[in-house]
Amino acid sequence: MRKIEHIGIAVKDLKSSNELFVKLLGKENYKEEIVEGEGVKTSFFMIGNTKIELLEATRTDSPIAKYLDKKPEGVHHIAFDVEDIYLEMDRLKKEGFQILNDSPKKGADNKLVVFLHPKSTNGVLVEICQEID
Ligand SMILES: CC[C@H](C(=O)O)C(=O)SCCNC(=O)CCNC(=O)[C@H](O)C(C)(C)COP(=O)(O)OP(=O)(O)OC[C@H]1O[C@@H](n2cnc3c(N)ncnc32)[C@H](O)[C@@H]1OP(=O)(O)O
Ligand SMILES: [Co+2]
Repeated sequence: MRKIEHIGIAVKDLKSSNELFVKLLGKENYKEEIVEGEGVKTSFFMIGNTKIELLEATRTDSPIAKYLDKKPEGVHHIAFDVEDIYLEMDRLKKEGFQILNDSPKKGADNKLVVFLHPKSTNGVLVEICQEID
């Protein structure tokens, strides 16, 4: 793991949450991006060399929609940046972590991603990311 790539925050309304985080952080977001496969619309703020990722569900079957059906808005996951996601998947599997994806999938902001089940990570949904060159 090289660094925290982003902290994912589940929000009900991206527009109002964007306005709140602009005030909080004192800066504008640098991009918004829809990830069809996840049924999310994301908004990114750069803070030093890590990011805040705001996530709004675009579909009722989105993991974010399901999360917000049961839990309040707030920190949803922590994403770590790795050099080689395949090597990291092998290492994490050997360490006994439950990887939710058989292979990496396309994430937002030009990344390959996999997720670890929170049951195997002390209750924290963990995302592993590799920058796509
Ligand atoms: C990839 C695009 C973008 C990016 O960064 O590029 C994103 O980050 S997209 C983010 C949204 N996508 C995902 O979260 C994909 C991975 N998530 C999942 O596969 C599911 O959400 C899963 C498996 C974590 C939970 O789904 P499930 O249907 O099992 O929901 P349950 O409510 O039944 O939860 C089971 C169990 O897990 C606990 N849980 C659920 N979500 C979280 C969470 N975010 N953090 C911590 N714990 C979580 C939940 O409380 C249940 O525990 P229990 O003790 O049984 O109550
Ligand atoms: Co994320």
